[in-house]
Amino acid sequence: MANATPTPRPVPVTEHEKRISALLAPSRVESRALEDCLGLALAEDVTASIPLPPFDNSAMDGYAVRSVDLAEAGAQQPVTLPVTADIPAGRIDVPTLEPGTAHRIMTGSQVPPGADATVPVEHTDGGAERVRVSASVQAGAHLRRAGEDVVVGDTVLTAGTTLSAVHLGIASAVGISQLPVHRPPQVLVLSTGSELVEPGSTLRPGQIFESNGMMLAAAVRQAGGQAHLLRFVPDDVATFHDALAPHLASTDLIITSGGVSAGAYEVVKDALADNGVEFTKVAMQPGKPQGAGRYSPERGTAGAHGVPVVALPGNPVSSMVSFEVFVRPALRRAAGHHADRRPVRQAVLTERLDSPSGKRQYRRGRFDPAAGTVTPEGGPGSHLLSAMASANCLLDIREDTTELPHGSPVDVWLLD
Ligand SMILES: Nc1nc2c(c(=O)[nH]1)N[C@H]1C(S)=C(S)[C@@H](COP(=O)(O)OP(=O)(O)OC[C@H]3O[C@@H](n4cnc5c(N)ncnc54)[C@H](O)[C@@H]3O)O[C@H]1N2
Ligand code: MOO
Repeated sequence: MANATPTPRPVPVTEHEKRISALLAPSRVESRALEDCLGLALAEDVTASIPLPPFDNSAMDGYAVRSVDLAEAGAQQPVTLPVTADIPAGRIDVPTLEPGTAHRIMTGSQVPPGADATVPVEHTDGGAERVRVSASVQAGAHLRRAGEDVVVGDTVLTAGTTLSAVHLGIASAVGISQLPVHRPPQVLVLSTGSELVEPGSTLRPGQIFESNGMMLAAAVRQAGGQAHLLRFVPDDVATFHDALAPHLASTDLIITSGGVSAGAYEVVKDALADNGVEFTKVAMQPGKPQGAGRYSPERGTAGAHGVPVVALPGNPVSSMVSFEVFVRPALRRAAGHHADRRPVRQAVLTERLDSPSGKRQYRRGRFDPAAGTVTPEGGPGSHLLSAMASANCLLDIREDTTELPHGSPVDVWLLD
């Protein structure tokens, strides 16, 4: 027994996280039409080259006036003014408003030189040639001044922003039709396992429907990557390499699930261990067996130039939790998003929980934002996918915690 190889200590979550983060380089920046930018990360700050509003305009449909002309107006004492111009929105040749006159004006129309207020149509008789006004108006009333929202040179969007509908709105409003964005990383998602069959087909004894591939590919898309799914790669090393070959040149990251633990048929491990991918145990539950590295089709050519690989464990909850902990943040950063982490809240536990000593445990739970509480969904078992589907958060229980009494504070990660 003197020469028995010691079992390597499981690596801490934080160390494996760094390893995976280091695998992914920032993705390429390209210019895209706004309609193709939703959900992508902006690569550079956007500054306004025009003010918003671009010109003084009316906030109401009504009449542009000089407020002094209506100083005496009231319900009992209406004032009548000749209407000398009509200014629909978009009119560019707006004439000056002469004293003692009114221009009919629409919301968003340019305020004529000389006018200092709009009287809403509701305070008038709505006349087209002469208008009877039954209320006075303050100077500046119902006007929107140029530059009230944005002045020239303002930064309207910052690099790293995940572009939402309103971001595309403000970019359009300042006249931009294309934006510099990070190209979504191209991710190949692979599932292996002879027991896996296509959902929709008939299960035979010993078979299960493939679910990890579908789930991980969707999670990649939600995180801002572009996923390509290879769902039924046979449990055979040569076939596995052949399946990867046509995708290597166009892939920024390969994610596999299953085939990484200690069994006799661990095709992922068998195919990748000599080709640049290191398999380790991580001090976490679920998600103990993990692989990471750079794949190269030539055996023994581990190194800097292979395609990044993250090999996740096959149990569905282990796969998904490992994706959340290791892959999602790295993928978000590579795709240029400043928001790379799930929002974290502290919640009060509604029941008692145990946690294995020395392991970071991620239990699934339901966070109640109104009550500030969290209730575990299902037990710790990494096959309990339905419980995870009912959850809206992960409970993050530290390595040195072995017991959390009812009422304890616990960090929760809010999921989509
Ligand atoms: N002797 C040991 N056995 C196991 C250990 C260990 O340390 N020693 N670790 C356990 C832990 S923890 C995990 S997690 C799993 C990881 O196993 P693999 O990554 O090798 O995954 P498989 O054995 O291929 O599958 C595990 C489980 O997940 C199901 N699976 C796999 N792929 C899919 C898929 N695409 N869709 C749906 N379900 C999938 C598979 O049928 C198995 O039930 O190992 C433990 N064992
Ligand atoms: O550690 Mo495995 O990932 O739980 O079931």
